[in-house]
Amino acid sequence: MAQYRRVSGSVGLITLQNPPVNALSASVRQGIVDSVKRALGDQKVKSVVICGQNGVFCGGADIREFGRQMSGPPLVPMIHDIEAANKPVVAAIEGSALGGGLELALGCHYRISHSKAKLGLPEVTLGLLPAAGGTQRLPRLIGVPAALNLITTGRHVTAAEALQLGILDHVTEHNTVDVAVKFALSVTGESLDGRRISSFSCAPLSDLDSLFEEAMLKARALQYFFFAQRAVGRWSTPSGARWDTSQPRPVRKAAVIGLGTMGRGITVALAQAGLSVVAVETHAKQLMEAKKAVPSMLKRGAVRGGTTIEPDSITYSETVQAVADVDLVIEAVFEDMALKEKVFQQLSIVCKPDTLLCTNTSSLDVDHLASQTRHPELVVGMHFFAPAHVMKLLEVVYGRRSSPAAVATAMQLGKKMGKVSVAVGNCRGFAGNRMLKRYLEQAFFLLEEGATPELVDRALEEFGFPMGVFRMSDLSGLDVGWRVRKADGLADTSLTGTSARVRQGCRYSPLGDLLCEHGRFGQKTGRGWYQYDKPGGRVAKSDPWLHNFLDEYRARHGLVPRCIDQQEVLERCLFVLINEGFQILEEGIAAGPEDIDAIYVFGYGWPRHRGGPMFYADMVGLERVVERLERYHQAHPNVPYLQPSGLLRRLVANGSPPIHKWRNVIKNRNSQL
Ligand SMILES: CCCCCCCC/C=C\C/C=C/C(=O)SCCNC(=O)CCNC(=O)[C@H](O)C(C)(C)COP(=O)(O)OP(=O)(O)OC[C@H]1O[C@@H](n2cnc3c(N)ncnc32)[C@H](O)[C@@H]1OP(=O)(O)O
Repeated sequence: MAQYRRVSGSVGLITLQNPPVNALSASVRQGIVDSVKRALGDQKVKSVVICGQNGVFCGGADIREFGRQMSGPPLVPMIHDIEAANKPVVAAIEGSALGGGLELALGCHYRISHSKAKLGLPEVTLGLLPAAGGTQRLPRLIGVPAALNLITTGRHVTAAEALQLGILDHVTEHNTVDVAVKFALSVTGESLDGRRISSFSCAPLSDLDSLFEEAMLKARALQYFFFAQRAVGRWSTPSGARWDTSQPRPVRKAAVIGLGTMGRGITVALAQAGLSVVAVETHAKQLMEAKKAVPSMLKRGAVRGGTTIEPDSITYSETVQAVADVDLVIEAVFEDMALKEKVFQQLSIVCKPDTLLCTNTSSLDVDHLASQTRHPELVVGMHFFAPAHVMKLLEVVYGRRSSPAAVATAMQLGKKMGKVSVAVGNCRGFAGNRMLKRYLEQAFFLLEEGATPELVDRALEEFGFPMGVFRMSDLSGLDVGWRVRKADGLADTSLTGTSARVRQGCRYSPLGDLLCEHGRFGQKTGRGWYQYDKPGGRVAKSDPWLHNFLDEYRARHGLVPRCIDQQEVLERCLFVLINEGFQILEEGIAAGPEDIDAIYVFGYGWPRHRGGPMFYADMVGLERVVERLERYHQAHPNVPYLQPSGLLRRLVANGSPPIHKWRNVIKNRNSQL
């Protein structure tokens, strides 16, 4: 229903009342129609304010009524009558104005919102179109491109963005209804001619065709990705193991070895999937911390997901002996081969002979770890992404000797944990991190050549990544990559002259290593590629020190900075990553482009509406990718990864077939070998 009362002498105040979000149920719509009629017919009322009770304007159509017989007044004429009113109607928006709620506000002559409110047309997420005038009024108010974006993505925008877009007339930090009532008094008697959105004409657009083409591309990418996500479940390996012929083993009790950040997240994910978990940590202090952290992570997860967790589903232990009776172990100790070797040797002795032994390594050799055990066929990688209980992606890494049942079991367990599990072969960095390495290297090279972290990040964020490469590196910690480069013998900053920027005959940038030597590890130290207000601070600010450091570095190495545009940033960073993806397909590390795309969308923030890196290559055109890679390779001949991969060239030679036919080209080639 809706409550009606007169306030401040001449303002009719209509309050929507339908807990919890004042959705537009039949009785609310009836209440609005009756109240508007009353306000317009009352001589004493000169203007009207519409608001919602309990700090929420309106969550849209009442979803609880969907599928039931339609009753009560329909939305479209109701909103039309509000717009046609001859007294100003002001929407006072608090909390949310979503779907039909925003459409109602668009029918009002003015919109005033609290700064914390969220607005949007999320109908698309329910398989609907905004059917109460949203598709007509919003483009007339803010233009076709911005409206199309909100309608097709369903995203919620903040009051600040809505003000900037022109959806709102005013944003306040104060009591929104009070502000709206004052405002309504101030516009009493003013002409409403320019306030009825449906009478606005749509701003003409010269590039309407390209705009719709772009929207169609997005739709194609999203549809492709819908199927890609499902295709990864139908996994296969080069040795012939397949999803439909491999029998997973039952896993009821699992263990996690090492309770650092990753181990804790994995413990939570396993417990949330309903397994009994033995959580092992040999360092007493770390074990004590984990015993506190894990239950509160579980509690937060239960509140978010409305689930209940048996508190005694996790037992903690300081010794590996505690895992003697488990069905599966996930090792998550420090990323150090010698340490992991020891753990696998111990596990092989302690565990039942048929226990599956998994490693959460992000790059180390799964075959080597398998060789430390008595049953190498029962060893696979389960590469989680941080935070492990939240991130959707799981790379299941099969080794040379992993049995089909071992792969099937890890894949099925991933699914049970709510992950998108992708089976990949064993190589340095597997699929995701191997491609990421090329992307990071190019970003470093761009800095050497004259770019700034801000320029590179802006280009990537405008492309659709939630964070550019430098902000992302600051968040994950620069010391992580530094440790790997040191272990690989790359991070040697004592080298001078030309050898400082070359390793094993290839171009190398020591910029990341130098930053770490200055103690700049990213957000956690308050300094990295950006500066933060404090260690652990989250807001990245441009850092004059860093720019100075880059200037000095370039001068020291005789590098003359040049102007680099966003297109070059995107092509250098993304095409080299894509090229590595083709190499991975060629080597059979991933079975198909869908696997790589799922890895990138779910694990690395690749924008879903661009379908993933391999789909993007198909969209851009494979010839163009080859042409640009060749051009950059000519300019930088000592960067080997800019040379187009054999598979990419072969696909172009085969007339650039669409992405769903690439597997055939790969298969034909493999059958000829
Ligand atoms: C076959 C179908 C044919 C249908 C034909 C329909 C024609 C329609 C005509 C006109 C077009 C208009 C369409 C629409 O408006 S569609 C609805 C669009 N709105 C949304 O999608 C909003 C969904 N809600 C949210 O995003 C959030 O709930 C929130 C931001 C409003 C609040 O978030 P939060 O504070 O986190 O709370 P919860 O999400 O936990 O929700 C609390 C509570 O409220 C219930 N609820 C939320 N929205 C609605 C709603 N629109 N209708 C009914 N109930 C809603 C939610 O279920 C929770 O309930 P609880 O679990 O019982 O606590």
